[in-house]
Amino acid sequence: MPAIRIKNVVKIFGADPNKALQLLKSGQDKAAILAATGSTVGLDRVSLDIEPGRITVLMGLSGSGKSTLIRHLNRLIDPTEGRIEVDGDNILDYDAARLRDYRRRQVSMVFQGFGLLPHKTVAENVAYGLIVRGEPRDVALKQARDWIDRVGLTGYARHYPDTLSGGMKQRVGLARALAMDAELLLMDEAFSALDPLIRAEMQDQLLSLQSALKKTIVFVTHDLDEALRLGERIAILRDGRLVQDGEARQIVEAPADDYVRRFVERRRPA
Ligand SMILES: Nc1ncnc2c1ncn2[C@@H]1O[C@H](COP(=O)(O)OP(=O)(O)OP(=O)(O)O)[C@@H](O)[C@H]1O
Repeated sequence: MPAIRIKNVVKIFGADPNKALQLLKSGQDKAAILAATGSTVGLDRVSLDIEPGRITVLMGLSGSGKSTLIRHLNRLIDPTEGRIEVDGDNILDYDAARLRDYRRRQVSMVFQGFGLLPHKTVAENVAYGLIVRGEPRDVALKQARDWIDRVGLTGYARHYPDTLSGGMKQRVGLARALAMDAELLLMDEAFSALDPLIRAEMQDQLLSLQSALKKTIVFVTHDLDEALRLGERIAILRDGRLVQDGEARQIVEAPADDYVRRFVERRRPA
């Protein structure tokens, strides 16, 4: 069974999604629907199975729907139509209490902008979610220190975020997400703000942690090199549509259309 099954998900942004939905189903494209209704098609009938224990990368140009799709997986965004199943459960059926529990225990997210609390130390930031979840403070802080070591920040537990570099801040973000011990880890352009060298280090760090942790990771990037380095499976979006989904090798050797081919041709030489 896939860890996540995304079925025919449509997301329309705008005041009158029904009109836009109708036009979408009659075959109109995103630009025509925007012109006719003022609504934006964020996702157009996306179906995708995400396998457990692997890194799946969502890739595409700016505006292609990557963030919209990943945000459906923890219900920061709800679809206009479609289903999202996690371990066989339709998460769209969850009431507020079940959704809170899902977000505290089953899924965690690493953001591009780090999202650290400036007045808390590194250890307090990493422990924060555990404490909110009800773990005793001393237990949470001990777990936080273990994760701080595992992401390569030994010695920084008592530092404040503004004394850290961008790469170190993102290590804290990663430690905070991993400390929650959720099966599903969502990473939205998590390394995109970092310098190339630091970014490569973070990619290595993630791969090395993942070889032990075997979590289900969904990683959003607009960079094909990053996608190929991290992704065991790569799903490519264009204008809200899934245009190709396959292993890295398939994407490079057999791009599904010109859009994907342009990504492949623009790759930096290794
Ligand atoms: N809250 C919103 N209201 C209206 N339109 C939105 C909203 N969020 C996203 N969109 C639109 O949905 C489409 C997909 O946006 P999304 O942010 O998912 O793309 P993306 O691939 O993540 O791009 P980027 O790499 O720039 O973040 C875009 O056309 C965008 O303008």
